[in-house]
Amino acid sequence: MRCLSVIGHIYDDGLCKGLKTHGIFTEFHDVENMQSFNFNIDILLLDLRGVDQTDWAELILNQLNKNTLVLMLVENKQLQVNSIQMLISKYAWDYHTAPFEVDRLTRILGHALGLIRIRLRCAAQANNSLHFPSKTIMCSRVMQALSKQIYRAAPTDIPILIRGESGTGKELIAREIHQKSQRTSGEFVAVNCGSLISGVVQSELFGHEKGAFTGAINRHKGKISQAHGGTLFLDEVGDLPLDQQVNLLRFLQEGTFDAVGGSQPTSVDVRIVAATHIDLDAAIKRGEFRLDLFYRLNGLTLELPPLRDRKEDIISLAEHFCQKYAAEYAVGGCHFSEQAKTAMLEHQWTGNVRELINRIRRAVLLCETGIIQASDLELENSINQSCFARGLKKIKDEVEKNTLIQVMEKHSGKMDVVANDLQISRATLYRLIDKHDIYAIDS
Ligand SMILES: Nc1ncnc2c1ncn2[C@@H]1O[C@H](COP(=O)(O)OP(=O)(O)OP(=O)(O)O)[C@@H](O)[C@H]1O
Repeated sequence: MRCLSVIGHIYDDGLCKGLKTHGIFTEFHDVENMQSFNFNIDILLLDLRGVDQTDWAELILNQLNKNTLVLMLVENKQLQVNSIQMLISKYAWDYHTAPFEVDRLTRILGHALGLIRIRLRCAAQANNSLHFPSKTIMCSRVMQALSKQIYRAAPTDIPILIRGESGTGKELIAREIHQKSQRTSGEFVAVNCGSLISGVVQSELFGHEKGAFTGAINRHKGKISQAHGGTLFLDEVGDLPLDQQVNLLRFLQEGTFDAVGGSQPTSVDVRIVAATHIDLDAAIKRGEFRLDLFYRLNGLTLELPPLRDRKEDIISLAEHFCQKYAAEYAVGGCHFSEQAKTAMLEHQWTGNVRELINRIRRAVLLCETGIIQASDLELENSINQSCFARGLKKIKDEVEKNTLIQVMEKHSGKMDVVANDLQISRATLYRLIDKHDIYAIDS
């Protein structure tokens, strides 16, 4: 810990030496000589023993940072003095009565220090999560091509249908389209057509007039009106009930709609982006989705491939989210072992990017060493299953390299200790370092 500031009238050698035996170094400041004192401190030990007048103490306390934890040292009899009581109640985080016991005092200071650490960590988390830039990762060739399509189509008003499995980033892409369009002064309004309750779909989308039905005590602006001048994102459009599809189609054809209970058609200017994870062609064949609506929505189709089919994105996404959560949880540097990377590349990612985010967030939080292993991601099985496909020599090499890196990190690069731990000679160790192209400094 840094130096603990002690303010008092008389330097107490016993107090300072006693705390030093517990690893707490003190810096004494005489109340008569406070000109150079830095009031921006975390913890202050204010020694009030033998004091009657408290004006000076209040002056000092008022200049402290409002987060400083103040611990007051008083004598038992001072607890009966009004001005001391007032100081304690107004400014103290805790107090300690003389005769001072170093163990007890150290415990109180330990709690104060713990509290400061928690505060700092929470402040860092809030700060980091606010400032960590969100990014759309599109490294793979297929996503690069998609990015070009978005770039071209976004500034137009062409309706876009985004298809892809759940968690592939359909909503993220819809937001990108809105951001790159001419409509950013309007709102991006997302409607999940799959979660609309059947009785209120029409009122949710088109709004209703006051008194239109029992319970309609106020006029309600529907999602379509909210998106006026902006983008309406119809998520899971394939789940829209068939009877509502016709109302949506009418709006797309005519650009006007009737609010529930309304007498005048309303016209709005919205750009439509829709998304679906179901196979719309099959739904059309089954008679569950209207072909004419499909044509209206499908000015351009963007196909988002599942993550397992664009492996080049996996490590970039993983590293991005690893940094994001390491910053958010203030856990310091974090990276993946080679084995974890292999496991991620082999995994099937049925939940796509959303699954990847969940695994990484949990691993960053729970990993104690700063190196995320396949087991931290709960992906050991992916490694085992991929073994058959990779061949014994490659697996042996990977294990050898990962073990070397881990043991070298464990012993901070002290080669004698590393060789000893691995039960190999120093010469063999250097040969393996060379073979696996590991960057090493002998310390
Ligand atoms: N390429 C990407 N770069 C960065 N983050 C991504 C990317 N793709 C998806 N994500 C993130 O993955 C999560 C899931 O994405 P999103 O909600 O857009 O998927 P979805 O396909 O709309 O899912 P669902 O069909 O279940 O609604 C979000 O947190 C999103 O920000």
